[in-house]
Amino acid sequence: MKPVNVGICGLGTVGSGTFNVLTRNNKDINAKAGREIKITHIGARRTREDCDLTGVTVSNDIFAVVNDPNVDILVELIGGTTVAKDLVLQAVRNGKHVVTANKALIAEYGNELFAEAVSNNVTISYEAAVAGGIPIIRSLREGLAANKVEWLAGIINGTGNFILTEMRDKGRQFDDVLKEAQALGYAEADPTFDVEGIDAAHKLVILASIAFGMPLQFDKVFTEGISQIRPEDVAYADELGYRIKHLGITRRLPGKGIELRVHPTMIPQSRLLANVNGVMNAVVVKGDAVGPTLYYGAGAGAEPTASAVISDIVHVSRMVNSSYVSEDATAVPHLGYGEDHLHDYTILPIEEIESAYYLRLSALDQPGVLSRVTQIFSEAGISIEALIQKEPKEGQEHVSVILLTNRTIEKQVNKAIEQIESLSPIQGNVVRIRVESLK
Ligand SMILES: NC(=O)c1ccc[n+]([C@@H]2O[C@H](COP(=O)([O-])OP(=O)(O)OC[C@H]3O[C@@H](n4cnc5c(N)ncnc54)[C@H](O)[C@@H]3O)[C@@H](O)[C@H]2O)c1
Ligand SMILES: N[C@@H](CCO)C(=O)O
Ligand code: NA
Repeated sequence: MKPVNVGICGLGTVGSGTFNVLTRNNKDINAKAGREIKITHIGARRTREDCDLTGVTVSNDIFAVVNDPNVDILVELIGGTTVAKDLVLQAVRNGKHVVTANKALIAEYGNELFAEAVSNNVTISYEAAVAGGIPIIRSLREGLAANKVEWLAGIINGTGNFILTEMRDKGRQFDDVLKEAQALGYAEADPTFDVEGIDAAHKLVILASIAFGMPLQFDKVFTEGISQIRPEDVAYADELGYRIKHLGITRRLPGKGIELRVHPTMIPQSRLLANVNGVMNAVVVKGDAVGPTLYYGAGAGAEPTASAVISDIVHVSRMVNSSYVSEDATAVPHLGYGEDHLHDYTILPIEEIESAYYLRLSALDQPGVLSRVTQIFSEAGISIEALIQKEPKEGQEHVSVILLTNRTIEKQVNKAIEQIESLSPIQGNVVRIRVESLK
């Protein structure tokens, strides 16, 4: 049987990892794919000492790979959304299947790219785009096909989780840990994508589209990063039995719409997600039939990501080879639902989401302030679960007051916060962190 010829564009962290794992485990991988998988052509600006490219054609121009008639599967690992988009479109139009790790490309241009792939009877596979090595796309799309997904929540950025973990456990500085994440190959080319939540938003929108069967709508994701998290809130969360994690959350509120949000979140320490540390990622998916399920593994790094890239290469190799799928490369729809069955749900603006809240305010240590604050909440119909007033720090006349509210609509909390901030004994802005029980 003819081998499947693979062309790889981009020989950075993921490209080199993919080359090395495919080479190292080639015999087993071929046995699983049912045919020989050969890397025949690589597009790269420079070669690498850690990759033995003997016998492989290497081109400086990545378009030489996409226009190589002998390449069956084009693996896009250059990143970005400009050249990468042109490359993928060209591949699809040339009748090549595509494997990519590029979540920005899928989140922002997936609708267009998938449509083009379907009309060319090729497939675009993107398991590595979400949660690195965790097979979450395949689990959601195939393993959970029986379910109506109610919600999912996950730690889906390895760099961010690595930074939060190192800061909390070792008291390290933000910038210092970020530099280490970059050196380890975890961070995006522009690391603000990691720390400001954009990368997590790219991944969340992909997961949500598969979970609920809707077109990709990246511009509708509410996004807050980790750069504003303060050490005192990390410590207070601990005291209260919670941990702050940067989560992507999507939930269907029947009759209302879909929540789509990325932000620091306080979750009970007893939850498994609260104990996912370092570069590890984890996603909890709650299906109506199966109940809650949890997927855990390395969210970034050369070989964990290569694991997902190669699983896609094997998937495509089997599919094009299989007589019983009659060579229909689009048999598994890109977003799990048939292209004609995607639904335009309303994506709820952040003011309409439901959550509990941790609020920290700085108040003058004088009688009557707390009762004015609690009155504002009771008038807004928000019940308070816990209220703690900290001892004033030496030489300071303001004290920290911590409140935990019950679940409520965000706009109600916004109103209460606005009124609290306008009280004269309150100094500065109220710090707000959303709280989820993940039940
Ligand atoms: N690093 C990870 O852990 C990880 C995990 C999952 C997904 N991803 C995604 O994988 C993709 C690649 O990430 P990476 O970490 O390997 O990045 P990287 O910067 O290490 O590698 C990208 C490589 O592509 C090359 N490149 C870029 N444009 C090129 C062009 N026009 N011609 C030739 N070469 C070009 C660069 O020189 C570089 O060697 C990105 O989309 C990223 O979001 C990365
Ligand atoms: N920069 C990303 C790579 C994996 O997608 C992360 O840290 O999660
Ligand atoms: Na994955």
